[in-house]
Amino acid sequence: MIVNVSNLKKHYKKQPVLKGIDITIDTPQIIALVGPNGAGKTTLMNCMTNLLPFNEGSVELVGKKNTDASIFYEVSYLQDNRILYGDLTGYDHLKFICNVQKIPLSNIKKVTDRVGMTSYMKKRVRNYSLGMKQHLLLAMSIINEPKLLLLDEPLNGLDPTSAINMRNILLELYKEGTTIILSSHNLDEIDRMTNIIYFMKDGALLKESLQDFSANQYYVAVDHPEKAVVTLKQAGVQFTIHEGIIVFLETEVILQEFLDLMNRIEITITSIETKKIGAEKRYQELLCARHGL
Ligand SMILES: Nc1ncnc2c1ncn2[C@@H]1O[C@H](COP(=O)(O)OP(=O)(O)OP(=O)(O)O)[C@@H](O)[C@H]1O
Repeated sequence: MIVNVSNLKKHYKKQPVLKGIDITIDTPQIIALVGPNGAGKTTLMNCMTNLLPFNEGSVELVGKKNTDASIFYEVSYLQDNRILYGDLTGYDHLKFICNVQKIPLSNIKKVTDRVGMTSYMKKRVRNYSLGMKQHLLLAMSIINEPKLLLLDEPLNGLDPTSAINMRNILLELYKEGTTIILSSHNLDEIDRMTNIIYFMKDGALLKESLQDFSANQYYVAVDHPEKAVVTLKQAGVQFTIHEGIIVFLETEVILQEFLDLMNRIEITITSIETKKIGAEKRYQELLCARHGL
């Protein structure tokens, strides 16, 4: 068992923030936690890692209670950069973790090379940019090669190259057997990393596998849409029209069949675009439309 969160409840004074969260993970996965500001994502991660006490429920990570400090040999949590010490260098932070966790100091160079921060690891953190701090936080959270990695907004402040680098590192870790739970507001980046998404709203979780939503959607422009519409209706194809463009799912009719149908009535296709229903669309359906946001 990698994660077992059962009926986790947390409230601040009278405000309920987590309303009975259940999470079970048995095999390595990448899970994205998304939701509006204030939904409870950071609170959930803080409770899971025992940085915050909770009111009800239980949490086990890597087969142990989360109150057992030895979990941190196998669990890492990338928090925001307020945990860093401005007077210390990046190297100092990494050396401290190595000393506490009995990790060989030779791992420092390996991890800073991997993250791309070797050139400034001897600088004081107070002189780091936001992205440099994020690199250091990542290095600190992967130096112990964790079995479970929680990351709270890891892409915060990263330029596009660093974001791609971070994504590649996380995908490599996942392939090596690490389970990753990350919160992010960057839905495009999430789509590139995983299709297992936990949508969070008002302290409750809605678990979705976007595999069910991974069908291609075609947007086809034709020279005579009215004529095409008649033929598609006769053929019993489900479709919609958006600003003169015919939209249909590949599960409804495969593209070649559609092209054959159009060819038969001498319709010319002027453009074809393909889109997948990704995290952003699902986010809008679940968290915007339904709640009138
Ligand atoms: N120390 C605290 N005392 C009282 N209320 C708090 C405290 N920390 C968080 N909250 C409240 O708990 C709720 C959840 O906050 P949390 O930071 O977990 O949300 P989040 O989903 O991580 O938001 P964001 O996407 O903005 O980071 C919010 O309503 C917030 O105001």
